[in-house]
Amino acid sequence: MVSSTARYRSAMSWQDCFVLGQHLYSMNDFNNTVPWLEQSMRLLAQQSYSDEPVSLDFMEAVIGYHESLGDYQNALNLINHVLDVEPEQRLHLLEKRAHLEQLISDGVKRGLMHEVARSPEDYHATQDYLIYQQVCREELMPTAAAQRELRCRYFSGHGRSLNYLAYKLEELHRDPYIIQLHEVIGAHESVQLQHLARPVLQRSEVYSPTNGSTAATFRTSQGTVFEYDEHPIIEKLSQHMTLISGLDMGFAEPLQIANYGIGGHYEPHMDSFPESFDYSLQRLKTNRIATGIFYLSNVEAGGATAFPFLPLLVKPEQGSLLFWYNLHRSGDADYRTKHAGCPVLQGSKWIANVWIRLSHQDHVRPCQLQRDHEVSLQYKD
Ligand SMILES: O=C(O)CCC(=O)C(=O)O
Ligand SMILES: [Fe+2]
Repeated sequence: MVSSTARYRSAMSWQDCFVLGQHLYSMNDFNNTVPWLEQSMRLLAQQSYSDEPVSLDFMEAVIGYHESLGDYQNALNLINHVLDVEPEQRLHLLEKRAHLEQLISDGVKRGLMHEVARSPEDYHATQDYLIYQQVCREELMPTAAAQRELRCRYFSGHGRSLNYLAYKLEELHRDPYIIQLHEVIGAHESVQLQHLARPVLQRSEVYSPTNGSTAATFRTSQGTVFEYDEHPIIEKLSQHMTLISGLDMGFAEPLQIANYGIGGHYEPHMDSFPESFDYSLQRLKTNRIATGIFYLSNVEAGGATAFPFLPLLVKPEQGSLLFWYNLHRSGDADYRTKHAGCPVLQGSKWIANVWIRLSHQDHVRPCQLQRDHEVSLQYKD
């Protein structure tokens, strides 16, 4: 039951990889565009180049992307192929071919975007990023010994509700403690939440020490926020969180609903704020003790939540809730809980994020007098 290791059923075609790259390009996520276009070209080179007119049209469309990312050689290869097959019909490509040949012979082979993607201080070249990718691809996973101690059980919640509500609780990790509760909300409610959010979605932003909130290429999704009393279904999410975590939802941020399209992702990050964080402009003045993610959709391929250091991968399962603590009992950040939303490869991903702050939560998680954060310090950036 724990993290099924089923692989994606069919391999991606060169066109699939291209469309993914194209989508990332349209979101200005050039660092991630480049590898997908490169993979697209590798796959294309492995099969015999097609001579069907629709494929040639597609290749023509692809040429512009390689050119704008500075990959003139691949753009030229494609032009040459298209011209070989249909020299008469594609005369308009001759001028572009001459231009590309000129650029290449001038030695301008690497465009700005390639330089950016390969620069040594780039996060994408780090070991951290490599591990994240390996976890997303299921090349790295928890050991059998770590999985053996995990349990599934029914859990009646922290409340004293008269209705006996048994949650299906699955432990995904012991320390830090990460659990997934299955079938918390129904498919109908999940879809209703998507409908509530869809008309008001905006490009998601991230916290930046210099600019406050800002759009970033490492978070390509759309989102919106709701107060918990705005709608009965949203209120219900809050009640589930209370029962499951025992935490006081009076100290939760508004619910955030997010949608990731093809290629959408959120690179590894901590949900807790850094020690230097300035709370003065915030309504809630303490750190994020816990995170809950309600999965509002399944995802056909990709889009899992990855914890690179654990190394755990949680597949979106509509109606389930993923829950973990971001802080040690001392209130210090638990750096082992760094996590990410892997790229969506097929389908669309919907989640609702719950972030609960540390204030007034001692009844559930009494703080420790001794600091207990040493275990996670080695994972700090
Ligand atoms: O998309 C995911 O699976 C993770 C989202 C996340 O970590 C966040 O929004 O903070
Ligand atoms: Fe997060």
